[in-house]
Amino acid sequence: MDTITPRVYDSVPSGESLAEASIGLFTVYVLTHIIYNLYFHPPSNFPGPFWARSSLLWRLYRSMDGKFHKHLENCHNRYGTIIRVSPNELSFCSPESWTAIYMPRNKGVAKIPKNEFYDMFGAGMEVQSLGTERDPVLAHQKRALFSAALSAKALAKQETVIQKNVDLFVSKLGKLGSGEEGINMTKWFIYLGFDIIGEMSFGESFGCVEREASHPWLELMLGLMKAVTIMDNLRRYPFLVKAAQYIPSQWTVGFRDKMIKYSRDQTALRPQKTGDQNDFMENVVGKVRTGKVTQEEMESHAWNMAMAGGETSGSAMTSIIYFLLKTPYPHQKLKDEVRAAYTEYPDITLASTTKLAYLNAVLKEGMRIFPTAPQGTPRTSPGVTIEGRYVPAGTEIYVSPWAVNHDPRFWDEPYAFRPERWVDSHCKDNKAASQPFSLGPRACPGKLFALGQMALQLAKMVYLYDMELVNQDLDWIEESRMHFLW
Ligand code: HEM
Repeated sequence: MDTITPRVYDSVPSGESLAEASIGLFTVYVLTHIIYNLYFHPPSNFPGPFWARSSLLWRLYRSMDGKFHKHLENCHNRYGTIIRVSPNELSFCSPESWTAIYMPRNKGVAKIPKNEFYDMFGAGMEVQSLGTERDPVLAHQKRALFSAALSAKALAKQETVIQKNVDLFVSKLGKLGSGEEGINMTKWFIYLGFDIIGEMSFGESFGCVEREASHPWLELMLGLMKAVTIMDNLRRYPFLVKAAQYIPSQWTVGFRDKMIKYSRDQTALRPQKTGDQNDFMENVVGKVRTGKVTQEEMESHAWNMAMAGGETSGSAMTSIIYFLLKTPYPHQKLKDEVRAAYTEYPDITLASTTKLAYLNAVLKEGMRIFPTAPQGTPRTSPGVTIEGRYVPAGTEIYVSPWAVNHDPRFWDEPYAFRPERWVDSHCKDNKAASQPFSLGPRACPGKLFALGQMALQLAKMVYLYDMELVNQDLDWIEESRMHFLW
């Protein structure tokens, strides 16, 4: 009978060989991944830098220094209208792509939906707000809740709130800004933007202009934008999402959760306020009282409105004032227009500013040269043809506003601040390239409100004051940093 001799291995794998095997396996994984991304990934036939086409490295590296918009512009200049920013992500740069990505709709409902990016904002809420709702049908219904509050008719009623806040702001500027050292307009426009939006969304101003000081909510909001840039990178790889759990929460969702708590506390009291509030929430509050909309949904909308409308209006005005003060001819021309139009400061109303052609051209040019929302707002391709190229289903797509607003194919001297472009009928610029409020069913519903208050601020400041830049050497474009917003 044969005997079975057990085979005993005289050695187990050493730590060294295990490490070698792991490195080998990892190398094979990385190489396979790179080859897949370069040659087999659905959007692999679009151009871009090698590390953008092959991995997430280009995106991770380029999005963190606050100059992502410039890096994308450089890439578009080099590779053309469509570039691959990461394996599954395409940036577009043309007026046609604005229409192709953001306009398609069926009975008012968007055909190309928002992508997972918006979940980062909406994750702290049980019901999604108008801005974070990705389901196109639900988003359409949620927009309807605000159509009356954000209409031209409502704006006329909201004028009292805007005028009161702008007047206080303008008088503070006169008091605090007349010295040699001037006044920090970035800070003050943000104060004003948030005071107005706070009153319209939470039923109560943040009181920053009055107190001449910031409010914790503003600081949280500004901090959140940096966290968004980090999360926007991490969400693209499941293992990085796992790793994100180890990032201290105060850098990521901590900001958001504190903001949400404040919003909940503020909004909780809103249904008890009766009488004509004339704010954005009037209709929604009525529906909460009758049980048609939940308290949670109302809080979600109020938070979203405040976030979407405060920083944007403030930062738009800061850059507009900078370019105006940096460029003497448009500044003088604007002064002439405004001072000729009014005999007294109280004559300056929302309705009258809409007739100031040059002033409105200044606003448009300011938002072209320095788009308030400089980073592309992402959508998921359902499988569509854009710019004559088929974009496979599942690909992340967007227009890069900075790149398209500075593309010499569409603008003569794109880096020149020239409001004349918008009033000169002979100007050959392709103005459809600049869409500061986006387009289509998910375009900014606060556009009228934003433009109205900005026109009023600008007219009142220019009417009353002769302004100048304290630091003439300030290079706004060079020194600004962008993390989703500025
Ligand atoms: C200069 C000021 C503003 C600019 C440049 C601006 C720009 C934009 C842009 C580009 C979008 C589209 C975002 C996307 O597709 O993800 C947007 C959406 C939105 N904006 Fe504004 N905005 C401004 C002011 C306001 C104001 C004052 C409000 C509030 C009244 C507001 C409320 C919203 C909301 C709720 C959305 C989401 C709409 C949706 O998803 O259907 N915005 N805004």
